[in-house]
Formats: sequence, structure tokens, C-alpha cells
Amino acid sequence: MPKVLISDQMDPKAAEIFRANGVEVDEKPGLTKEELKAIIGQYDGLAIRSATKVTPDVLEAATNLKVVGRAGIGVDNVDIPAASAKGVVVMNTPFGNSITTAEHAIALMFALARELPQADASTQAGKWEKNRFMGVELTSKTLGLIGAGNIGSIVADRALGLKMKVVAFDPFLTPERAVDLGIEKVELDQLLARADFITLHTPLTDQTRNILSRENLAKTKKGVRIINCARGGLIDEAALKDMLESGHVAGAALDVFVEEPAKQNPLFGTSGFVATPHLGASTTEAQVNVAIQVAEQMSDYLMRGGVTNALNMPSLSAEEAPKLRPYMELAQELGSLVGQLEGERITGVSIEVEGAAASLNQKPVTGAVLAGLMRVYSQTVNMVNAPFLAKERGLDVREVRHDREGDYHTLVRVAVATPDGERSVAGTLFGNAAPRLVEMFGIKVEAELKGEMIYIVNEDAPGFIGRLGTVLGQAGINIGTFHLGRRAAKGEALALVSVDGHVGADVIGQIKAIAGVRRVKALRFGG
Ligand SMILES: NC(=O)c1ccc[n+]([C@@H]2O[C@H](COP(=O)([O-])OP(=O)(O)OC[C@H]3O[C@@H](n4cnc5c(N)ncnc54)[C@H](O)[C@@H]3O)[C@@H](O)[C@H]2O)c1
Ligand SMILES: O=C(O)[C@H](O)COP(=O)(O)O
Repeated sequence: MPKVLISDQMDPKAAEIFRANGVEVDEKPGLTKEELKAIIGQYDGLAIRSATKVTPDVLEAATNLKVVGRAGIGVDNVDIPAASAKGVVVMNTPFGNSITTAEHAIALMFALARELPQADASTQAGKWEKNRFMGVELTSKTLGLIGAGNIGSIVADRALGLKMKVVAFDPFLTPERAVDLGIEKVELDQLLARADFITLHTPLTDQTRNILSRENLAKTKKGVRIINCARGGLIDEAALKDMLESGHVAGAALDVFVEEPAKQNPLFGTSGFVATPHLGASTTEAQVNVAIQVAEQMSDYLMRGGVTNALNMPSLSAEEAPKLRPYMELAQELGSLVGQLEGERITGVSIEVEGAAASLNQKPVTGAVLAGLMRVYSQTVNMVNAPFLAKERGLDVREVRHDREGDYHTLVRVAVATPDGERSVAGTLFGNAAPRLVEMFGIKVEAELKGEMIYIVNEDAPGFIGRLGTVLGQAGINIGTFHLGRRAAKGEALALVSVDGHVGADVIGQIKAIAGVRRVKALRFGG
């Protein structure tokens, strides 16, 4: 039974769903990094929010880990390249807390417009400063959205309901989508110059880090109010403090900070500044949504191989998974066959699907081919890290889909580029379930690729099979199956022989010595 650790505060629904799916679960929020590293090796899955940092050393200790599930959106607390390199799937729940976070941004916009937190503190301090707090109306004001994705577009919708004008800077926002949303797409400088309120809704990337830099803050309209419910690091906090103090920025409300937990921050105590402790996603509704979703997704992966909302591998629905499983087995075997035979010589791979296979989601098939092919380099390679390893090795990977049916109702072909030209192997599924090799380097040969095998290329001539049988018999190696193919009578022939037990270098040497043998290689499949 797979075992999952919930290492952050999560709605109890998550644990309930894991258990209902047959997944064992431990809830231990608030572990230190050392405590986490000490126990993570026991778990197949790790369910987190933003507090747990999944760093390379945590992943190193996570010897059984298969999946990290983020109950929420941002995954900047997970080292995704390190997880990918270890073959760990990282998934999030991209929509479960979007409405809640958008509402928090709107709440902070109101808080700034009417200085609600300051008025509250003053009133409860018995001051009744009715003349101190003079707000601004939102109606007719311009809201500048930096980032108009899931949350940004909900904020836009709510702001339009408040009769604001909305302009957005988002390089990936299409003009059509902007029209649909009822907002105006603008360049960043235009937004900075026009907005009365600016709200940020982008991930933190190399392009967005410090997007509100000192220089850009200086381009804003005097009296602008700024809201950040996205990620710390999007605003230069020191510059923002200076601008609040100078009165250029009339107010700023931050839910997220460069350093979290933000127990100290240069902005604290600055006039016009409002802070919340990363509460964007903190409503009962959002937490139930993300807890249910993350537990369903992780269980689906651990129990059925379904992949949803993964950031480092293609999606694979639980319905698709059983249909694709035999294809992935076939793909892995074909990849393994060419990987073992051509290894370092491979500079590119083309994965072609034909007939019934062409109607399937090809990404998992590609992942499985690459996993099989790269097994010669790494014992820890799997479908998750194989595409990354392939990229790292500079392999040119291509996917080709042929809708027509050829000799077989379904076919997967793996063609590798080598210094001697392209070489390909192909396989089908018997009864839609049993993988079979059907062609190898242009020669028809039908074989199950299983366990220990010997691959032999020889000149087609009488007596060869007898001599091979003698060598194996004398070495005490039992033959399981024997598959033969040849290019032409008396031409090049190949044999794939499955044997019970390991074939050592001495036996390989003896086979090589048989007259007419050109190449011999021991192969191993599975395991
Ligand atoms: N405060 C919280 O508790 C909380 C809760 C949920 C999400 N978030 C954060 O909110 C942010 C937005 O989440 P989302 O679900 O809307 O993400 P999303 O991916 O749906 O949208 C992000 C948008 O940013 C845009 N973008 C990317 N690079 C940009 C750039 N250089 N300039 C301008 N726009 C750019 C993208 O095109 C996209 O439209 C994320 O950082 C997420 O982690 C915070
Ligand atoms: O990216 C997110 O989903 C938010 O930052 C929420 O983070 P939290 O789950 O720690 O509240």
C-alpha cells in the first residue's frame, strides 16, 4: 500500500480521500527540514502547501518518493528540475484557490481605498479620527493588472463589476481573450502611467522578478495604490518603502513577501502599508477544494498511474492509463532494445506511431521509449526524468504520427540516428495487450522482449543454430525461446534468443567465435 506524508496544514478531507483510495497517510505539519529528511524515505508521496521546502537535499533523502502534490498553485518551494532528475512527478491544483485569492486582492484594494486596517486600529484605540481617514472611490478608477491568467482574470471580472476600467499587461494575453474579458491589453509602461491601482498576478520568474523595480515604480502615477497577492520578489520592497514615505505611492497591500514567514520586513510600520500573512488562499472553501483535488490526483497516480496537473510530465487520465499501459510497456522495451544495442552512438530518436496507436496520447509513449533507451546510462531513469535526461544529453527527439494502418493494426516504431545512419525497431500489441517486437533493423522478426536474451547477427548458413545450441548447452544455459529473421536467403540473419540465466562474457566470446557470426550482445529486459 503506498504511503503519503502530509507535511503542511491541510484540510482533513485530504487524509480522508487518501484513505478512501487505499493510500496510507501520515499528517505531520510543521516538521523541521532535518525531521522531514529523517522520515521522507518511508513515503511514496508528499502532500504540501507553501511551507514545506522540497529542496535537492530533501529529494536526495526521499528514496521512495514518486510524487509531490502541492495543494495550491505556486510551486516555487519545490525544486522541479531536481525532482524531475530524480523521477518524481510534481503536481499542483491550479484552480482550487483562484477565486479565493482574487477575492483577497479585491479585499486588499478596498482596504487601501478606505484605509480600513488603519481606521480599525485607530477606532479600537478610542481615537475616533473621523477626519483623518478620507478614502477614494473605486468607480471609474483604472485598475492595472500585471498578469491576466486564472486569478488575474477573476480580479478583472470583479473589478469590472465595481465599474472600474481594467488594463492588463501580460505578454501571453491574446487580443481576443482581452476582448472576451472586457479589458484593454497594454504595455507595461502604459499600465504604469495610467493605473490608479496596480495588482500583480504573475508567477515569480526571471522575467517577473522585480517587475515593480525602483525604476518602474517611479513611472507610476502619483497616488497609485499597489496590491500583491501573487509572490514576494515581484516588487522591490525597499523602493516601495521609499515611495510610500515620499507619498508617491498612496498605499500598498502585500500578502506575500521576499522572505517568508515575514516576521520582520522593511515595510512594516510604513504609513499606508497593509500586510497579511500569505492569506490569499486561506478560505474554508479554497482549502477544501485544494485538499480534495491534491489527494485525488496523488492517489490516482500512486494507485492507477493517472497523471493530472503535473508540471514535469504529460497528463494521463485514469481512463487513458489502462489503455496506454501495454503501449508504454512496448515502448519501453523497444527503447531498451535500441539503447542496449546502439547506446552512446545514438544522437537522435524518432518515435513513430501508426494505426490504433496514432489515436493515443503520444507523450507517455515517448516518455516510455526514452526511459527504456536511457536505462543504459541511469538505473534511476523513469518516464518523468527521461525527457530531461535526453535533453541534457543533447538527443534530438521527434514524434511522428501516421493515421494510416500498415501491416499491423497498431505499431510503434523507434528509429535512432547513429553515425552509420538511421536504425529502427518496431513492435505491435497482440490482442491489444501483449507487446511484440515485429521488426528489427529492417528484418522481420517476431519476439517477446523479456528477461535475459542474446542478440546475434550472422551470415545465414546451415549449421549455425546447431553450433549455437551446443555452445549454450555446454555452458549449462537453457534456451527459452528462439526467434530468427533474415534479410535474404544466405544474407544477413539475426537471432534473438531468450535464455534462463545470465550469459557471461566467456559464453558471448564463444558465440562470437562461431563461423559467420558478426555481432553478439547479451541483452536484459525489465527489472
Ligand atoms: N497569495 C496567495 O496565497 C496565492 C494563492 C494562489 C496563487 N498565488 C499566486 O498567484 C500567481 C498567479 O496565479 P494564477 O493561478 O493566476 O497563475 P496563471 O498561470 O493562471 O497566470 C499567470 C499569468 O501571468 C502571466 N505572465 C507570465 N509572465 C509574465 C510577465 N513576464 N509579465 C506579465 N505577465 C506574465 C501569464 O501569461 C499568465 O497569464 C502565482 O504566482 C501564484 O503562485 C498566490
Ligand atoms: O500558490 C498558492 O496556491 C498560494 O500561495 C497559497 O499558498 P498556501 O497554500 O501556503 O496558502
